[in-house]
Amino acid sequence: MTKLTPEQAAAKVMVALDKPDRSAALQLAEQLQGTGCWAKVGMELFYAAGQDIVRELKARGFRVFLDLKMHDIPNTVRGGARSIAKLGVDMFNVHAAGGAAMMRAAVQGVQDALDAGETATKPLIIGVTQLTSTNLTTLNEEIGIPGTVEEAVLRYARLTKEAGLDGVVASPLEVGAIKAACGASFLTVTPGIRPKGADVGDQQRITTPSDAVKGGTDYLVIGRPITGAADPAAALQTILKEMSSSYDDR
Ligand SMILES: O=c1ccn([C@@H]2O[C@H](COP(=O)(O)O)[C@@H](O)[C@H]2O)c(=O)[nH]1
Repeated sequence: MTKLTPEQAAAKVMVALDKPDRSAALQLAEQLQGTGCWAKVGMELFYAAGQDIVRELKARGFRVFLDLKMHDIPNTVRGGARSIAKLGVDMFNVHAAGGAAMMRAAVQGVQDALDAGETATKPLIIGVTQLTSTNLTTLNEEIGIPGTVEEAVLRYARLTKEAGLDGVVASPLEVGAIKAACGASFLTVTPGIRPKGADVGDQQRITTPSDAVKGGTDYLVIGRPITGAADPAAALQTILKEMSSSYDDR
């Protein structure tokens, strides 16, 4: 059982900069700068602002998780991973549903960039299991995958590990089962974080920041509870305080 210092808590938080353009994202980043949290760049911001936003966030001292969730044939993912690696991000992801060959291709793409001297940074590569916006009905009746959500998540997590990736995106509710199946050092990156009383929005499999810490997650991905607050910096500090007063119960 360990208790987090505020610095350790901040290093576990990835703020989702889901903003429509560079200036809105940098305005938000300015309020978070120096806290030690990560910046997560997803589709909305990357498609609007391009590669430069990653460079600008890196220049401001943020570790960057590029959350583009690649899902394509292995050859395309290999090339995509090489391009992402050149950017110098700290973490990126692919959909585990793309299969083991596709995930291995992502690993190879990073290796291509390293071998060619295009980057000195080896990013962590993470497999997305089952989106936190989905529930049992989506899984069974829409996507057509039988069994429980946890079973599906664990199948994806094991496959991700076998393919040589560093960890998975999953709900904080599934962290204990993932660690038991894949080992303590296999990383868990968990969206679906909602402080008590916060608007749940489109998320389905959620916990509070303190329950996520208690469950042993490595990284808490948090968007709207911070970015939608009147004072995002204060919202982050409240979450960090909650995290550092909780114990990791593993
Ligand atoms: O399963 C997943 C995978 C990624 N996300 C991303 O995390 C953030 C969550 O934002 P909130 O505003 O806190 O809901 C967002 O950028 C998603 O694209 C996820 O939610 N679930």
